[in-house]
Amino acid sequence: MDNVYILNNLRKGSLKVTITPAQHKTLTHLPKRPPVDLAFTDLTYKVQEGRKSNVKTILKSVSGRLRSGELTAIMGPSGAGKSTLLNILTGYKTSGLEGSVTVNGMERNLSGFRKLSCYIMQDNQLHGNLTVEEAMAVATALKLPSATTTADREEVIHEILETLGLSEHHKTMTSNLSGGQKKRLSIALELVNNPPIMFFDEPTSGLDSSSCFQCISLLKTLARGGRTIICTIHQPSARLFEMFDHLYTLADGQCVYQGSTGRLVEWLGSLSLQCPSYHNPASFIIEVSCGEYGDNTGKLVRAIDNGKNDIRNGQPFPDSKVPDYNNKKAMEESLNKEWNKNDLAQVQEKFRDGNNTNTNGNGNLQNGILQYAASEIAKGDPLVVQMDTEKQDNVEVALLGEGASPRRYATSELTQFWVVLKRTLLFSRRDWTLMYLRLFAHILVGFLIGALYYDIGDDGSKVLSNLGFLFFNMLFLMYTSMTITILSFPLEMPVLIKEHFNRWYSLRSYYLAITVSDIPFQAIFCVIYVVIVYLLTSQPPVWFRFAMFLSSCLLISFVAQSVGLVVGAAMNVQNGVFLAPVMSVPFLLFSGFFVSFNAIPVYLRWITYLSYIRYGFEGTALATYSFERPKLKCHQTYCHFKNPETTLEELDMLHADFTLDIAALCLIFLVLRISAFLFLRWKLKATR
Ligand SMILES: Nc1ncnc2c1ncn2[C@@H]1O[C@H](COP(=O)(O)OP(=O)(O)OP(=O)(O)O)[C@@H](O)[C@H]1O
Repeated sequence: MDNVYILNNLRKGSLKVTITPAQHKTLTHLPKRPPVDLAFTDLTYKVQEGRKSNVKTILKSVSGRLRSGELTAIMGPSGAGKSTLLNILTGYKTSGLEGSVTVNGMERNLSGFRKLSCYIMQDNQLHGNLTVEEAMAVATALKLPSATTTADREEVIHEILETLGLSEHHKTMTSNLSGGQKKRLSIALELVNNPPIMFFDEPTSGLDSSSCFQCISLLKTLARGGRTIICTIHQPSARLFEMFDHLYTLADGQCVYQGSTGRLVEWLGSLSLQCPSYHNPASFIIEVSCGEYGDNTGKLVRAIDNGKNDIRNGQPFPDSKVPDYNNKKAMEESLNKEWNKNDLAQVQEKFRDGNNTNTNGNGNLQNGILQYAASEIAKGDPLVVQMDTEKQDNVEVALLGEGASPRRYATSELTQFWVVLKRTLLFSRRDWTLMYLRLFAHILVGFLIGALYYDIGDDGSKVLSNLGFLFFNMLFLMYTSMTITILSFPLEMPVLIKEHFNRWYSLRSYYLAITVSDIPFQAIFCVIYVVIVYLLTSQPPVWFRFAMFLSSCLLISFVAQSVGLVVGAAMNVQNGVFLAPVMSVPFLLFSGFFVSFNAIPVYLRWITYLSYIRYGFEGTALATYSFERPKLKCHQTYCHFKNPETTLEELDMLHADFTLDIAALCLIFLVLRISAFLFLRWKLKATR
């Protein structure tokens, strides 16, 4: 089929074809993307430290250019500003910035740019409770347009997993993958929509030397497919260093080298900085940047014009000036010059995907990748398909210009909601703590309370104990639903930050999905608990009273869960587990159980209106003693609370309105859910 297509187009003259080796595998099902060159000019980044007047300049007017089809390393001593530069280039950091960032010579439109790029952060940020295949299915469901057929999605998953050497592990839980496999899965997930620019923050951190080599080989292969691959890296070995096409080195927020990795030693030599024989050039440039050979930073920054010069293969040093990116004509001339003169193969590869692997017939795909990368690095061929220039331009305009699709995400918010909901339900089912421990706790505590307060509900002499039981219900339901959310939700944050930044879904659909996902489980646990305690403690066996009792308990657990969401969204686990219970104390004190409403000083009574525990407690008390309940049994000579009205009078609840309690709980629930969303939105912005 592909051959027919290629031959037809060859006859039409729009395609240029060469024969490709039969064993090469190509990611045929990925959407075609344009090549993207990224440039930045006079980039300065400042942060305010401590007092407002104390401004720290982290990047000092640096410039540079990162080309498609190249694997670029951003290197430099610790604290030089590598991560900061990467965060700016990805669009992760946007404030405190001066200078310009251009994409193919046009000022970067951040919204459009983020559709073309992905940022793979250092710590992988994967959900451990999914298999590789499931994680890929979620990525394709969210990142490919809804119109994509199931067969096409499966083909994309199959191709990517095979190319990245993960197909053998498709049923493995993500948490059980090795470090290198996790890294490859992170790449696989983002590769689904074939972004032409991929950023990696220290992709080799935590990997052994063999995995490092595999990882960089993979990045090299991705770059050979026409993508712009940019990664920060700490001092790579000489073997790894050679695999990078382009090096961008920072020292103290300034550029000390930009250009081909192969010409680094020669360039430093021309500046009287001789790299000792058998010395790793990557280590040497870091040592020079750190000042181990004297203070050369100023000299290097001037020589490279703080990133405006670019040391390219086959070009004399002084002529390798980077053009003015704000000048479109100069930019076009430069592109034509370089494309014609330098690396035609790279340009011709821009519109094909070159993720070819040699499967060796044994399915040894990792070796296939390595062999392919090695042969590609050595040969720089083969050419497969070259689109005509007019088409290239159209694609670029469509993707990068103002006329780009206004849709931020590949799928509708409803689809995002549905996919995230299904994923969260799957996690919940597999999470032992979240599910089984919680279920066990509700059943165990239910029976314990049932045994402790056994058969007291209809006993006029044990009304005070029964009120204690009602209050304990509130306490138990509040803490169980609140703490589980405080403990689990912040752990989701890093994945949320990554996936939301990489445009998998909107915060709104994510939030709605996680909000809805836990409600059924919480409801089931609450019902199980209430049924056990209600029956064992012999509360009135009347359906409407049970329904009122249950609805108060359900609402309390939903409200407490919302408190957990607010706390979980606003702070980390350590602060949350301390602060949430402490903050709940006033609500417990003003619940009406310890002090009746009339006994509370007037200036403190407003707290009772905020206390959701009070509404829940009042709801269960009314369900138990109100609505003309007949007198209780009395097995003693005198039972003060034999008449339920006396109990309500004692609690100042004689004129309380059950509907009002339910309405107040619903209102508090809504306010808390909205607040949690706002906190989450703020947190996502604040982390940048
Ligand atoms: N928000 C901030 N406030 C104050 N200083 C900051 C802030 N962000 C970064 N810095 C400082 O800017 C400098 C560069 O930080 P950056 O994380 O970019 O360095 P790096 O080169 O990635 O270092 P490493 O290799 O150790 O990760 C460091 O000195 C860091 O302390």
